[in-house]
Amino acid sequence: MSGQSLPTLPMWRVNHIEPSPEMLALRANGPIHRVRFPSGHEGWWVTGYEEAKAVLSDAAFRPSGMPAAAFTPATVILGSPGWLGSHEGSEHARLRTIVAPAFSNRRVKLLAQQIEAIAAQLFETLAAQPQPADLRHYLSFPLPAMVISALMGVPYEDHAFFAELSDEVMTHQHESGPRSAALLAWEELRTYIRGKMRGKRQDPGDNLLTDLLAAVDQGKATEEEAIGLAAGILVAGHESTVAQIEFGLLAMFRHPQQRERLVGDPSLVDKAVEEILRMYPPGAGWDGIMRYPRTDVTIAGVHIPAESKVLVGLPATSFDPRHFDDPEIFDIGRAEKPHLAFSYGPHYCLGEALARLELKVVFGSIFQRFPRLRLAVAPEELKLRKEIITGGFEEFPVLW
Ligand code: HEM
Repeated sequence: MSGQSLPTLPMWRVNHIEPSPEMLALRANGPIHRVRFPSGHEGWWVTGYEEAKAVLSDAAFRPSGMPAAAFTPATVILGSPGWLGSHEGSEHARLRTIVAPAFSNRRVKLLAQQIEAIAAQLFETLAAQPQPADLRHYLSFPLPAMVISALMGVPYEDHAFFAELSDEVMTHQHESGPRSAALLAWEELRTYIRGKMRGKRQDPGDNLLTDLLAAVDQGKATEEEAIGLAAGILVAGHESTVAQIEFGLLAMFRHPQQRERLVGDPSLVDKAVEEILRMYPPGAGWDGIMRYPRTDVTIAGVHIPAESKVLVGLPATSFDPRHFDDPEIFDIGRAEKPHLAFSYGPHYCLGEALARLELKVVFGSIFQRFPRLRLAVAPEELKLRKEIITGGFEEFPVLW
């Protein structure tokens, strides 16, 4: 196959957030498409909601962190012990069970008050700045990092240090770009976690690092796996949430009536967060998560040979009219139907309850604290971070 005329990713969103017209046109043609990836490889892009769920729950597919050797250049975190995306089956279940208590309802409720306090503190710091100020610097970047400090049980003051490392690790994790800096950052992050985890022997608490140390002591995980689990949670939980706060704010700026509706009826915040996640999830145009079939499979009548690249287009599935009514309308009162922003199947997002809580705190209070909050530049002037899979912006200058 020449492949020259294949649809090619990335398909950039319009003004950084609106769905790509090419993606919408392609999606209308069917649920699974042959495409060319940025790496140059050919493969499939799954844009149908049910078809995506079918792939994500089918044990014939290896997870994102287990690509065939032909698809992986030098890797940074893939294959690192404890990285959940590189484990499957009972090994994956064993590792997830070790960290599940940190994301239980009880722990997440314990974190709720801290998240509110963190947000309130960051709002006041932002308010004290001369205008315009960079909301990324004062809110969207530090907030998820401070929440992860609380989750892990390390001092808030460490957040800037490890969030910068996490950022470095996640940069260039997709299909192109230099990786040596990311590798160094990953090692530094692991060294930091090793030290903090060992410190929990003298200073235990209701937190992730204490749980992980106990799991090592009880022989449920090796120390390397425990460190990898914590580092993985840190990098998976940081960038995605940073980007979601920024994309969510852009969505609200772009839809002032929906914003007014939320301000007028704060009880809509849960639904508003779901609608932001459905329609404006994090993403820089690569849009989706990879899966690799170990055998030939047929999904929706499409034959996919073993060891192909299959990108499950999570954001594209949000525009499947077989699942969502009027999917292209942003409606914060929409009757709730599950979306796939947090994926599905054994690898669904471990931190979804925590992420929802963070977003609820931000979107439930930011327009009360800053009623006139707005971008200080035109949306198209924002610089998308194209080198990082979750997107987000170089800067997010605002006025209030
Ligand atoms: C709005 C914010 C977030 C979004 C949109 C998001 C989305 C996702 C997605 C799409 C996956 C991929 C699953 C797959 O390969 O099928 C994932 C995995 C994961 N997420 Fe999140 N996430 C968010 C926040 C968080 C937070 C706050 C944490 C933890 C503090 C977290 C921890 C993880 C972990 C550990 C995995 C790997 C799960 C596994 O492979 O078993 N995420 N997330």
